[in-house]
Amino acid sequence: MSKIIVFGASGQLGHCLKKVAADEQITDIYFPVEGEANILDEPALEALFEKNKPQFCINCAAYTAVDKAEEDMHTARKVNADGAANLAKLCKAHGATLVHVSTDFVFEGNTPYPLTEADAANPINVYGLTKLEGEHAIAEVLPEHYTLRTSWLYSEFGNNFVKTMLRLGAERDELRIIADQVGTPTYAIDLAKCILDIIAADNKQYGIYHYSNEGVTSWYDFAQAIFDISKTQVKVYPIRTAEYPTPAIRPTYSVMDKAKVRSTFNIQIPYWRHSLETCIKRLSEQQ
Ligand SMILES: NC(=O)C1=CN([C@@H]2O[C@H](COP(=O)(O)OP(=O)(O)OC[C@H]3O[C@@H](n4cnc5c(N)ncnc54)[C@H](OP(=O)(O)O)[C@@H]3O)[C@@H](O)[C@H]2O)C=CC1
Ligand SMILES: Cc1cn([C@H]2C[C@H](O)[C@@H](COP(=O)(O)OP(=O)(O)O[C@H]3O[C@@H](C)C(=O)[C@@H](O)[C@H]3O)O2)c(=O)[nH]c1=O
Repeated sequence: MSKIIVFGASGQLGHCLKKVAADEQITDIYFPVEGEANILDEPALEALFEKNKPQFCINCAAYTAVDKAEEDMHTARKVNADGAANLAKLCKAHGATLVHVSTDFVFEGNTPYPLTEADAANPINVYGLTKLEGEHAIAEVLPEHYTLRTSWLYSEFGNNFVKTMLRLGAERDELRIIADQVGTPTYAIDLAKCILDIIAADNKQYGIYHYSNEGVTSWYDFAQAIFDISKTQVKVYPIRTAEYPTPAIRPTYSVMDKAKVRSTFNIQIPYWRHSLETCIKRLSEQQ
């Protein structure tokens, strides 16, 4: 038996949850291997629930390849919508609470102010659409869910923008980075802590919450900060979105308002650049 089961444990956020749980000496948490916890395999999920009788499930499993999703909507929808629905149904049947993770990409990205949970979603790419479908599928069957929308996740684990920049910065003399897409990076370790804090509080204030680090930046400024902190010598040119064509359109502005998560769970959110410094320090210690 385990109080908490983590789905998608082999991904970036899954690894961060493992690290934070170990650091905080949380032992009543189970990280099944993927074969045991395929969120599309309903009989296997049922067996896992029967065996572990979890009070909480954390869903980190997702199809996160934003550009690839444009030509593979079927698979993206299976994982992001049907998989989320499967977990919600099982949580309902077994009296468990679901902590689900969604994205800023559910928004169109055209507001002149930070987005609140009350703002209307209107995804502009397949990944965002399937993630929104996942949110809806959960809300339909399971009131007992905490859904955290986050943005621009990075960490020392898995693939992410910070690691890509550090690699490209070491390989190339110059880089061209989009400066007219604005949002907020999120250190996945901070998000993992927030998730475990919400579970510890379990104050039953269910629903959707926005969580990223504090502050606002563009991908260009984020890259500059990565090179500044890591002392990487590389010339970075700001470019417009049109100069870096990608299969998926991305929101122009996806800064989220975190007032609700801060006040409901009494959570302190670190400023994005401070967390970036921590992550880069940890990455350099690994070398
Ligand atoms: N990365 C980011 O920048 C952002 C992510 N998010 C959301 O945060 C969450 C965590 O993202 P992150 O950890 O970065 O993503 P990752 O892509 O690193 O991890 C996702 C994990 O889900 C697994 N997975 C895929 N399909 C299934 C399945 N059918 N059953 C079980 N596991 C499966 C993947 O396994 P495999 O690799 O073997 O397919 C992978 O380990 C996701 O919900 C994502 O949508 C939100 C905003 C930003
Ligand atoms: C590598 C590179 C990227 N870019 C731009 C493209 C894009 O607009 C931005 C980030 O690119 P990436 O492909 O790393 O990130 P992307 O996959 O768009 O990141 C998104 O992932 C999903 C899962 C989410 O939920 C979002 O919150 C967001 O984090 O940087 C450049 O301008 N120059 C470059 O050399």
